[in-house]
Amino acid sequence: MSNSRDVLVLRRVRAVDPSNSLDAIVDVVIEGKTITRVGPRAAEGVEGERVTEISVPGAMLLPGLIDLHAHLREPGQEYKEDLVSGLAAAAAGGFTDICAMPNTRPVNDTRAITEMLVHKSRAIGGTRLHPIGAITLGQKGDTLTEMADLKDAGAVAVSDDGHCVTRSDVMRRALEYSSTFDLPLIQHCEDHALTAGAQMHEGAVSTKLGLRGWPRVAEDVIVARDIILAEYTRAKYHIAHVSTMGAVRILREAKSRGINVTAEVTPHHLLLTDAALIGYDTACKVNPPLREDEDLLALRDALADGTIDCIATDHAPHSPLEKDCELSEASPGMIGLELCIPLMLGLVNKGVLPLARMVDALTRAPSKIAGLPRTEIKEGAEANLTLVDPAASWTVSADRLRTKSKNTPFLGQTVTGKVVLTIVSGTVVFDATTKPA
Ligand SMILES: NC(=O)N[C@@H](CC(=O)O)C(=O)O
Ligand SMILES: [Zn+2]
Ligand SMILES: [Zn+2]
Repeated sequence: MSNSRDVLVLRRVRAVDPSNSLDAIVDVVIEGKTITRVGPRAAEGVEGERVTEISVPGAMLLPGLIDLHAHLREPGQEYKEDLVSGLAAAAAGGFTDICAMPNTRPVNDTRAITEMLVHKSRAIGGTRLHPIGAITLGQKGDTLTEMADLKDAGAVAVSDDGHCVTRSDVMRRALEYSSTFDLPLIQHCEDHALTAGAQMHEGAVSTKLGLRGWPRVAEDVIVARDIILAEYTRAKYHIAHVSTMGAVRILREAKSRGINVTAEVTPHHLLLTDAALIGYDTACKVNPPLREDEDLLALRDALADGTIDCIATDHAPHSPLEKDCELSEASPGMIGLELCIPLMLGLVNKGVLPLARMVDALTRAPSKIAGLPRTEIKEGAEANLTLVDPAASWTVSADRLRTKSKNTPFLGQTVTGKVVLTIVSGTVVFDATTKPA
């Protein structure tokens, strides 16, 4: 850990910050909490006892990553994850800021829980946690929470994630109420009446496996209705984990008409399809479900052209209790914080996703949606940075992950791209530069 008077020098890194039109090999000097110099020879002449120099050949420096959508399970399900392990996983994944969904036990629907999360996470330090409060009490979908209190206590958005606000009257009032406090409303788009008993995406694979399906239209009808309500109420509406080509089409049309709607996509929906369920692997059970090739391609196009604003992990840790069982008994969700960068760099390397879009979708775009301070690479900015070794290959294994849970289908796979350093407000909160890859 560096102390606030220390000087940290990152020598000859490829700094990529599209929000500042930056993609160049530079030195970056950090003094205390602040980036003081950025330039080709910025480190020249910087020496002294308190100077720490970091040089990782070929390293790429990004603005600190921001995740709009993570489940840290505290309070109530600490056997899956807690603030300490979740924030450690976030730091190891290169995230300087993460937003925590409120579907905890109890649900974060009050000032007291939001305050607890803020105070406890600050005491832990490292990656900063930004709580998301519930839209409705107990996420039951009926009675709105006291959003003024939630915001005052530190909530950056409201969501009933895990559940959809299905009642149109409640949704209308929720949009009106949240906009009064300038809180974005994040919807988990699922018409539950259409997904009862569903185990996976409804399609040829679900028919073959004899499993009940979650049709695309269960997402699309909510997205369409909500966009109509968002236009009417002029609220800030954000779609969580968009997964279907239909939702993408509706979103694109809404944006072209200037409606205030944004969306996120997860790495797993960009990489996997329902074919992954053929072995009944519970690690691949996730909400919304893994879809088909045409959805995956529509999601990739929409992310690349900016229709989908950001990448969010939907890090959803579960223990063997919820995953070492029949598919029908398994809880949906997969971990994501520590795999996001390698998986997304995989898409960049394949030419699917422009690097500048990947960076924007993990930094500026989510900060704008949640109203968080920007993370950026420029002189005078607070030093919130992520250093990545884009060439380092490693094999995903449970013992290399900081999260308490292991529920990911990527275990055993070799990926390329590794976070080597995460810096929050000038302090190194994750450091793999000295350890073997
Ligand atoms: N994504 C999931 O499959 N599960 C999430 C809930 C959610 O994001 O809807 C969870 O909390 O486990
Ligand atoms: Zn959800
Ligand atoms: Zn979620």
